[in-house]
This record gives sequence, C-alpha cells and structure tokens, in this order.
Amino acid sequence: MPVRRDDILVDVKGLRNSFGESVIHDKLDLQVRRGEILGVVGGSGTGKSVLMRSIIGLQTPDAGEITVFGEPTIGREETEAVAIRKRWGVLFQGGALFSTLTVAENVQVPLREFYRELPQSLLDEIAAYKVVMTGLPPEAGPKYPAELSGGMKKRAGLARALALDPELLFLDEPTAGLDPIGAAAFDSLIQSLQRTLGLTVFLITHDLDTLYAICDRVAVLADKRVIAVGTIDELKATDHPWIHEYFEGPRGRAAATGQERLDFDQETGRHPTEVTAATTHQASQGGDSDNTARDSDPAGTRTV
Ligand SMILES: Nc1ncnc2c1ncn2[C@@H]1O[C@H](COP(=O)(O)OP(=O)(O)OP(=O)(O)O)[C@@H](O)[C@H]1O
Repeated sequence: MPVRRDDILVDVKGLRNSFGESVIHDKLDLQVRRGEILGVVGGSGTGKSVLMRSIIGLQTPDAGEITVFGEPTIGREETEAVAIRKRWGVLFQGGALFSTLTVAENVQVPLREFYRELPQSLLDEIAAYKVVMTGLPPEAGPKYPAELSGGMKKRAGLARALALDPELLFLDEPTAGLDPIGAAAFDSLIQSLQRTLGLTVFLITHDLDTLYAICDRVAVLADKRVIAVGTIDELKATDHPWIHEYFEGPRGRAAATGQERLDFDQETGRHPTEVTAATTHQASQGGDSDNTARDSDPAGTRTV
C-alpha cells in the first residue's frame, strides 16, 4: 500500500556527501515513516552517522534534498531551522553529555536553548520528570556524568533527547557498549517510550538483537546508498551478499533464534518476566551491568 505523503516524516532524495576525494553517499534515498522504529545498519564507515548528521542539519551535503516534517532542511534560515529542530531529539553516539554539567543541567540544555524565558523552577521540574521517565532514579539528577555507569549515561542522554517532547527521535548506536541485559532493558525502554509518546525513531545500530526486538523496518547502507529497506523477513529474501551475510551469519542466526525463543516464551507466559523484572530492577537501581561491553556476549544474543 502506498504511504501517504503526510506519513513520511523524513524524506531523503539523491543525497551525496563527500570528504575530499572520498565519496560517502551517492544518490542515496531514504524515507522514514510516521510512528515507526527504523533501524539503520551497514558496515563500519558506510556513512550511517553522516546520514543522520545530514538529516539533522549538522552536515551540509554536496547534493540532494532532505525534508523533515514536510519541510526542506538544507539551506534554511536559522529561524526556520529552529522551528524544525525543536521537533526532534538526538542521542549521539556515547551519549555526548556535557561533563561539567549535572544530569539535570544536561537535560535543561535544549530547554534553555529554545525556551529562554522558562523559569528555573519549571526547568528543574521538567528535568526531574525526564530523568525518571528514562528509568533513572531521581537521585541521578544532581550527579555528574563521570559518576554514572555507561547505561545510566545513555539514559541521561535519552532524557536530554526527550527534553523538548520531540515527535522524532534520532539514536546513534544507543546500545553500543552495554552488556546484553542492559541493552535489552534499553531496547524495551525505547520501545515503550516510542509507543507511549507516539514517537518516530531513526535508530543507527550494529546490534542485531535490537533490530529483531524493536525495529519495524531496517534500512541497509552499502555501496554509498541505501541498498534495501524493509522488514527483516523482506531483507532476508534479497540476495545482496552483505545482507545475506549479515542476517544469515552466526550472529544473525543467533539473534533470530533468541527472538524466536523470546516470542515463544511470551506466548506461553514462561520466563521473559524474569528478564523484565531483572532489567527493570537493574534500570531503576542504575545497575552496573549496563557498564560492561556488550561485545563480551559471545553468542551475539541477549536472550538468557
Ligand atoms: N568530518 C569528517 N571529515 C572527514 N571524514 C569524515 C568526517 N565524518 C565522517 N567521515 C568519514 O565518513 C565515513 C563515514 O563515517 P560515519 O561515521 O558516518 O560511518 P558509520 O557508518 O557511522 O560508521 P560506524 O558504524 O563505524 O560508526 C568514514 O570513512 C569517516 O571517516
């Protein structure tokens, strides 16, 4: 069924980006649909982050058109760009928190930028609400990033990304560096926020478990463009060698098996609550397991 124009929140057409002689994107097209979680995958250096930066206006492309919420974003006057920027939130790779500001102050940065007239009492109230919304304990608000575990830093970054009540959320590798349980908890958090707040999510990831667990569609970057976009089943049916290797390689198969097991257990009402309870508890406690590198998971799957 054709997608209604209004339901395309991000539309990228004919994008070209290069750095010197090195062409990163050429004739790249991509659409993000309202209400979906779109996973963006591709080998290292294929230009996933540059694509995100182009969409949010941090990278000026050589050529192409980008519209967000139906508005062109390239070459806009600052005042017009601000009106669009207010409507999205961004979680950069690694959280990108200001180290000299507390968590609450970090969350207040976009509020101060766009709504200078807000009184401090309201800023504090909003920040406290966003902190708790992302599963952090209220005591995390006055802490500095250096005092937080890796998982807590991601949650703080997410709280800041949600500060302006965005319609569209950009997440760059949100589960990188998290252990499997912390990553699963973060996936659940993204999915539950997406559903509750009606968000559209552009999610760059290398994490196959995340794709299976929460993404509605997946876009694959290779050969300087988006070579395929669709559900995982649709992608598996394509014969591109990178896609085939990605989903049918050992980690891809492990993630698929893990998801099938989880689906089965959810249907039969068996153990997933154990995972949920453990992760929820961990999240509310700001547990240390968020801090361990997820790559230490040898099976490449987080279902335990
Ligand atoms: N500001 C820059 N100046 C020069 N080259 C850059 C710049 N930003 C990105 N690049 C290059 O563009 C390419 C794509 O980078 P990008 O960070 O988008 O890749 P990626 O797909 O997100 O990779 P990864 O999965 O490893 O994070 C890389 O070769 C990178 O070195």
